[in-house]
Amino acid sequence: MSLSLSADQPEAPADADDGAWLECIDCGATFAPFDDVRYTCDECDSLLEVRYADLPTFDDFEGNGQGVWRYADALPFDSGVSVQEGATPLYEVPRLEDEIGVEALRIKHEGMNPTGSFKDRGMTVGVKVAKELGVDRLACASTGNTSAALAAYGSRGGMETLVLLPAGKVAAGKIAQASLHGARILEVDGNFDACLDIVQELAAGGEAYLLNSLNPFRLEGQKTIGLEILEGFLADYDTVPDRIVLPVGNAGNTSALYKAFRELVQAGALDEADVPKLTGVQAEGAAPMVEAIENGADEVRRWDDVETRATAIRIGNPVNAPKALPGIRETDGTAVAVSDEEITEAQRDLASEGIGVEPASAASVAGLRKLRAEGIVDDDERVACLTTGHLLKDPDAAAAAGSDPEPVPADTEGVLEHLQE
Ligand SMILES: Cc1ncc(COP(=O)(O)O)c(C=O)c1O
Ligand SMILES: N[C@@H](CCOP(=O)(O)O)C(=O)O
Repeated sequence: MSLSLSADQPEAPADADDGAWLECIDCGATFAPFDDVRYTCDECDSLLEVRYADLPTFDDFEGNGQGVWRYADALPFDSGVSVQEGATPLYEVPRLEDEIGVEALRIKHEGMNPTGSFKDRGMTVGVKVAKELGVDRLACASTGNTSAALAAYGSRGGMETLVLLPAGKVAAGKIAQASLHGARILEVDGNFDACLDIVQELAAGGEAYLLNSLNPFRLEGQKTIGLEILEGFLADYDTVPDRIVLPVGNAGNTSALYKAFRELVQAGALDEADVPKLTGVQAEGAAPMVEAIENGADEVRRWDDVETRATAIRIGNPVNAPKALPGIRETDGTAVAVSDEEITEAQRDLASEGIGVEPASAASVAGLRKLRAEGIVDDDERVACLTTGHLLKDPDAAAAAGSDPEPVPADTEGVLEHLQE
């Protein structure tokens, strides 16, 4: 099976472009990467992956600077349409580490990317591919962050952008970003999954180039999250993490991190036994991946009614499930659902360590806490939690989780009096 951790490095087909090609994860059909616009397999409509004739080891990244393009040897280009994405912090959180009770806990804060989420890593590659293909309009469906990143990277690349958002379900900061970066914003009377259905149809009709994570090139950029975490742990602990815990929506990151690890194994840079356990976390009201993992199902059932305060992961039909399910299973990971209250508690805990995240991001820490309490995560594990978006993305959720401002009179005496109350 091509998505197995122990799969052999594939042979390059004759029409590979500079050693890269697209390959169907199901039927194995191969396609030249840039000859045509293509998101899924022409033969069986399954998901595609980018494959490479030569895979890098960690040594190949040495001396390349920091950020997504440090990992150019693992990507289809040497450079992209860039706003200096990646190189995000891997924070220590001593109080949380102690309270949750693991050997080491680090927070990979993707909210520190240029537009405040991990999507920038995918867009720097995806928008470059769009230029290569000569398209002029880019589009996405979004719960907010993809639209913000697409708008920013599209405008940087001098391209028109169109975003479809579920009306009333996108956090204020994200709409503001898409708007100021010049996207045309359509508010759809439906949820994210309905928006994605429409964008896929528009893309199939040639109206725009789709830059959701269904696009295999976007996931190439997102692989670099995994590469940075591994390099960070190797530098600090001389070993890779035992587990990476991440929020799951459309399951792009789970798929991308798994691909990064498979490629390292195939290159001989990582032992199969050392691959971190990919552990996905969803909100209870939008947990189709958790359901599939718990039931041992090969396919994910689409949830039509989804609800959670963590609007970024309010997704009922994770399009990357066929890549992400093997990622969780082959790495011996798991998936867990958490309540909105558990998410808010984790958001406050991260804030008390100085790390500001949006609700969906805090799901990773909430999930780790739950799995540790259940004994599924051991106390001797070294864990990285991914926090995917910045606190300021969703100022309303932050204000609701924090404390209210206290009105005081405009004189020092009045302020002092108030402080003593
Ligand atoms: C902040 C945030 N966290 C997590 C996710 C989920 O990531 P993925 O779709 O890669 O599972 C998203 C979007 O999907 C997001 O915007
Ligand atoms: N949370 C996402 C949902 C879309 O995910 P994508 O990775 O498929 O673009 C968003 O920010 O829109």
